[in-house]
Parts: sequence; structure tokens; C-alpha cells
Amino acid sequence: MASKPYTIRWGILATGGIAKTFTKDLLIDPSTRGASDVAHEVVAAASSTSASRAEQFLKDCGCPSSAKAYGSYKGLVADPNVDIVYVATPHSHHYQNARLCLEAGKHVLCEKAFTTNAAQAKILVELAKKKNLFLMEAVWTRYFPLAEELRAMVQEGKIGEVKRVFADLSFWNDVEKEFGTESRMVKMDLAGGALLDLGIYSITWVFQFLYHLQPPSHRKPPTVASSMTKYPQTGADEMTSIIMTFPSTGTHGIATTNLRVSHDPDSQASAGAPIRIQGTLGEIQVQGPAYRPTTYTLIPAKSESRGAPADFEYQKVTRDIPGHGMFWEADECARCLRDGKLQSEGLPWEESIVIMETMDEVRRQNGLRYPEAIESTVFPLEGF
Ligand SMILES: NC(=O)C1=CN([C@@H]2O[C@H](COP(=O)(O)OP(=O)(O)OC[C@H]3O[C@@H](n4cnc5c(N)ncnc54)[C@H](OP(=O)(O)O)[C@@H]3O)[C@@H](O)[C@H]2O)C=CC1
Ligand SMILES: O=C1OC[C@@H](O)[C@H](O)[C@H]1O
Repeated sequence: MASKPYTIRWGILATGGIAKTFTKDLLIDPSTRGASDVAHEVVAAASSTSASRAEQFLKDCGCPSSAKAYGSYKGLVADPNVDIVYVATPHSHHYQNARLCLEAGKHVLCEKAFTTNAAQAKILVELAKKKNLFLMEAVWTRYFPLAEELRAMVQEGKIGEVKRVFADLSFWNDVEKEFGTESRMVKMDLAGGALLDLGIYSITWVFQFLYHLQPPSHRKPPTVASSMTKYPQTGADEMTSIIMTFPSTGTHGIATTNLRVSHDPDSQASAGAPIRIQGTLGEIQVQGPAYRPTTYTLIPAKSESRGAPADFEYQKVTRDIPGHGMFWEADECARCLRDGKLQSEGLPWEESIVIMETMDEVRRQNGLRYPEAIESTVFPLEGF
């Protein structure tokens, strides 16, 4: 007889756009993605606005009627039925909200970008360690089977030595009309801007192949050269381009992000792949937005004089996503809790911190500093 799946009980902190998408994914039967070892229950949700908003959220997502609705985040983290909290507030609030959960003894999955700066991330990690709690930055893309497949392929040397990675995540927005000055995408009080919201995905594609796959002793933070253009109405970044050089290997990662032009302007991939992983034997191109890749193409290097040294043919592969795709990171959380792990191997604490440090450096080079309250490590702060 098959053994029962290991089930974890989720509390959802915040009721905005991504909280809804994530919660709906949690409710999808894991067997539809071939998982039988873990399962998820949504037992509570909280809104900082009102309990009725949390109640409506639970209804809209189709959660069981037994799930509790809280009108404050403090109420949620005091609920003894909650094992793990999904923090889905704007970047500005991650440090305060994730810390609230950890202080209350809850495991945490915290949306990207992990925090506003690396100093905050380090404190969360130390606290999780001290309290023996699981903590993970919700860079969901890393847990897609497609991303895992590509990491394994590169690890086994399929495309030779990887020398360079290009990654872009950019959208063609009418920034003034769509975001104005109050949207979380551009508001400084919410740590808005392209870098923390979208650029982190471009950076994560670079890191997966040029940092994560290195043996731990070779994982050294990259040097950074960057440029940024700010949105005049708020001062948040609307366009950021970064060249990272990884010192152990001399490899280059080029990560770009933009709120005004798109990686896929006609939504038909006519512009080519936004992600290119370039090795000495060929390259892998990844299609789909950088946060939700659907397809990859293997392209062997060949020339008339050198032939084709690679042992693979040109191939385009598409992988099904039976839902939005956020359940894969949720499954990872469940497996880590089951196995007593405090951090995920897919995105270890140390790597999240180095990525935050990289973004800190990009901001330093370009004079982008958020308001003091949200750069602060003081806890608790009024208003969160
Ligand atoms: N993984 C992914 O694919 C995605 C991740 N994200 C990440 O998720 C986070 C939230 O984004 P998203 O859901 O789009 O944002 P929304 O604006 O839709 O929702 C944010 C929620 O946070 C809560 N909140 C608490 N304080 C504030 C405040 N001062 N201002 C605004 N909201 C506040 C609110 O919930 P309440 O009133 O209930 O407390 C609000 O509904 C960000 O970190 C973002 O980067 C976003 C989109 C996609
Ligand atoms: O994580 C994200 O992915 C999708 C984007 O549209 C969104 O702004 C971002 O937060």
C-alpha cells in the first residue's frame, strides 16, 4: 500500500495578486504533476486591511471553509495550526513580515526579492538558524522541472564549459499610464523598480549556471559593472543592465531588465530567446518569460572547418506546466520540512545573500537608495 503523503499546513500572509495565484496552485491535486510524497493544506490567510478581505480571499481561491481568516498578520502567525507562512507582500515589507513569522516560530517561504538589502537577509537567515526553522526565498522558477533538467544537463557537460549567460526579463509598459506613482512597480516606499521585481529573475538565470553549479569552494561573488536609468516620477529604476564576472572561472553573466521595452514584444517569440546559456560545445536557449519558462532549444556549435564536436542535435523541447507552476516550490518546502532541512539546496541561504549583495552593489553604483524605514534592520517597526 502506498504511504500517506507528508502534508504541510499553509498560512497565507497578504491577499494580493500573487498570494491568490500561489494559493490556487497549492490546491491543485499533486498527482496531476506526478507528486505523491507531499501534499498541501491551506489552513489560514491574513490581510493587513481586514478579516473580511481575508475571508473573501479564501473564498475566491476555493479554500476549504475550515480555513481561518485573520485581519492582522500577527493573528496569523499565532495560529497553532499553521506550519509554514507564505509571505506575499511588497519587497519593502519582506524583512518585517518574514521576521514576524520566524519570531513566532513559523517556517517561512518569502516572495522575491528576499528583502530590500543583504543586511536584512542575513538577519533573517541567522534567526532561522537559531530557531531551527525553514526559510526560503520564493524564486519559484528554480523548482521548475525544466530548470532542474537544464542544470543537470549543464552539470554533466552537455554544452561543454559554460562561458557566458545572457538573461533578460523586460516588459513593454506605458509606465506613466499603467504604474503612475503609486504602483508597487515604481513606488520607492514599496522598494519598487525593475531590478528587485524583474531583474532578480535575470540574475537568477545567470547564477544558476555560473555560480550554483560550481563546487562550493569555487562559488565566489561576482564583480559587477552596471548601469541604470531611473523613472523620473519616483526615482525607482526603470531600466537596469548588469555585467557580472565570476572570479573563479572568468565567466560573464549579462542580466538586463526594463519596464519600457519587452523581451518578447509581439508575444510570439519573434525577438528570439531571452535566455542564452553559452558553452564551448553549443548553447541552450530558454523561451518563455524568465520567471515561467516553457521551452528550451539545444543548439550544437558547428562550423565547416571544425565540424560538430557536440554529441547532440538541434532540438526544441516544450514542457507542460499543469497549473501556474508555483506548486513545485511548495513541494520543495514540504520535502525540506519532512526531511528536517532548514534551507533548500535549489537556492541555499548563502546564494540568496550573494544575490542580494549583487543587487546592493548595483544600487550603490547607481545611487539608488530606498527610504530609510525599509532599508532598516530595526524590528519591529510601526506601520508594517
Ligand atoms: N513569484 C511570482 O511570480 C510573483 C511574485 N511577486 C512578488 O510578490 C510580492 C507581492 O506582489 P503582488 O502580489 O503582485 O502585489 P499586490 O500589490 O497585488 O499585493 C500585495 C499585498 O501585500 C499586502 N500589503 C501589505 N502592506 C502593503 C502596502 N503598504 N502596500 C501594498 N500592499 C501591502 C496587501 O495585502 P493585505 O491588504 O491583504 O495585507 C496587498 O494585497 C512582491 O514581492 C513581488 O515581487 C509578484 C508577482 C509575481
Ligand atoms: O515575479 C514577478 O513575475 C511576474 C511579473 O509580472 C511580476 O511583476 C513579478 O513580480
